[in-house]
Amino acid sequence: YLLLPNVAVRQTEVDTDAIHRMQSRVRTLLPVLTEGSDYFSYYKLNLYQAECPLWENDNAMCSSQGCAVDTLEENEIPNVWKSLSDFEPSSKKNQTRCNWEHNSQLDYCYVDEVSSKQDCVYVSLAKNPERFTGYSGDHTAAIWRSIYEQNCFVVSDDENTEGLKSNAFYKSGMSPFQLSPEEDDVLSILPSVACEEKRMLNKIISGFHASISSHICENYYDADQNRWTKNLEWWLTKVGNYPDRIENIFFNYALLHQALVQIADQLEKSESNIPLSFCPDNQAIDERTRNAFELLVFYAKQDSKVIVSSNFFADEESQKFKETFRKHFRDISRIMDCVGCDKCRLWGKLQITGYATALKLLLEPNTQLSDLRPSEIVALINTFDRISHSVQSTFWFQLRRRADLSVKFLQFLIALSFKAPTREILSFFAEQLWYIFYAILYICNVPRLI
Ligand SMILES: Cc1cc2nc3c(=O)[nH]c(=O)nc-3n(C[C@H](O)[C@H](O)[C@H](O)COP(=O)(O)OP(=O)(O)OC[C@H]3O[C@@H](n4cnc5c(N)ncnc54)[C@H](O)[C@@H]3O)c2cc1C
Repeated sequence: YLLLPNVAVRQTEVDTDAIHRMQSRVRTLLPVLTEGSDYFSYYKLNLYQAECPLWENDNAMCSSQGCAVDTLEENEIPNVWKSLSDFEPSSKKNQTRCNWEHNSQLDYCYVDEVSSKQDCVYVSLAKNPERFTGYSGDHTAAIWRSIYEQNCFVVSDDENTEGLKSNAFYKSGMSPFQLSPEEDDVLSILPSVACEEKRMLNKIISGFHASISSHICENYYDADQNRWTKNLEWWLTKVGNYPDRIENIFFNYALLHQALVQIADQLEKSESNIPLSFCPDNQAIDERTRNAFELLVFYAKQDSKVIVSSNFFADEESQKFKETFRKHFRDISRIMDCVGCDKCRLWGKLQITGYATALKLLLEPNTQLSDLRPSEIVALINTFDRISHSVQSTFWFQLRRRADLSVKFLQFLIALSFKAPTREILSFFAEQLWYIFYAILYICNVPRLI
């Protein structure tokens, strides 16, 4: 499957051609925003003080150098971020703490208030890139497990199956995120409705996980060689050998792309075209950033239907389930505070906020661009940049794998032509059997026929 010539992923739900087109348009544009503009290349968040809802007194902090985050000193904070509080909705002004706050019933995550004065730190995203940090082991396993087991859904095709509640934690009362009796009812009454929506949540989380894994493998620190490199073997074990994980990366790309289309629609409709201000103090910078931002959403608009079936929460039954869906996503956003590696926590929080912002735009039809907090917009664009990198690395790793296979096959042919002793040829053949099998399939173009 991974060797499909010219076909990178099997997709049914998203328009992969549209994604390829979008990729070719935006690969050079995205860095203009995420690296070249102060608005999009910095972030303010509660990185160190937020409480983890999963366990108390957790001191399992990653001590690896790679986990450290360089935060900004007061004099390093870009002007635009100093004045960002001006854009906060007026009800949010005078807020002093930087807690995860559930500001609106429509939010799909808890958002750190950028207008707050305490607890939050400023970071340069460009100077703290997401990459391999060495954070792993029981702690990461427990976090991923709690995300999947407590917050993803078991979706069954069997309509009679009971108990589509997400997992045993809820049932046993062990979850820190208890469902209210009403939500409990919704899940018991509606075991077989909103399956598409439940699948969507699972896909987003799996795609988010696969995307993080891709970045780790693309920027992997090889301690033996003392250099940063790409790690194909690791990518295969974490992502490449699982077609569904690759699909989910593409699904997330499509979801974020669709949110950009939504923004493009709103910009088109808005008379002044300026619900956003990217640098009020400096007109030139403001204009440059806005041009790049508008070009990005304009490109997205050129392929405006990337998710083939995007009619989520359309019927009345599934509408009832929406609040539960939103709650699950919010709970996942809180789990990000349990991540024991500062840099991983930074990017985990940012990307979950990015997906939550996309969901708010797509699933809450009344959400206006002007309703979004700056941190949500910044998170959305940076998350899109991250997933764009993941798509890019999927192709790179797949190509690399094909090239490796070709080299192995060539080695085999050379061994044959040099008439190596029969025993050696046979043992070589046995070792490489798997690769040779794929090479033959490839030559015969069998995967395409399948
Ligand atoms: C929010 C967060 C952010 C992180 N950021 C970083 C980072 O920036 N840099 C860094 O080096 N490490 C980061 N980590 C750690 C990293 O994700 C891995 O946990 C770590 O590399 C150990 O990997 P692993 O191979 O043991 O499996 P893990 O990636 O920890 O996966 C655990 C299990 O989940 C399942 N699984 C894996 N991928 C998927 C998927 N896509 N869909 C469904 N199931 C899946 C598998 O059964 C797997 O065994 C982060 C962890 C978290 C929780």
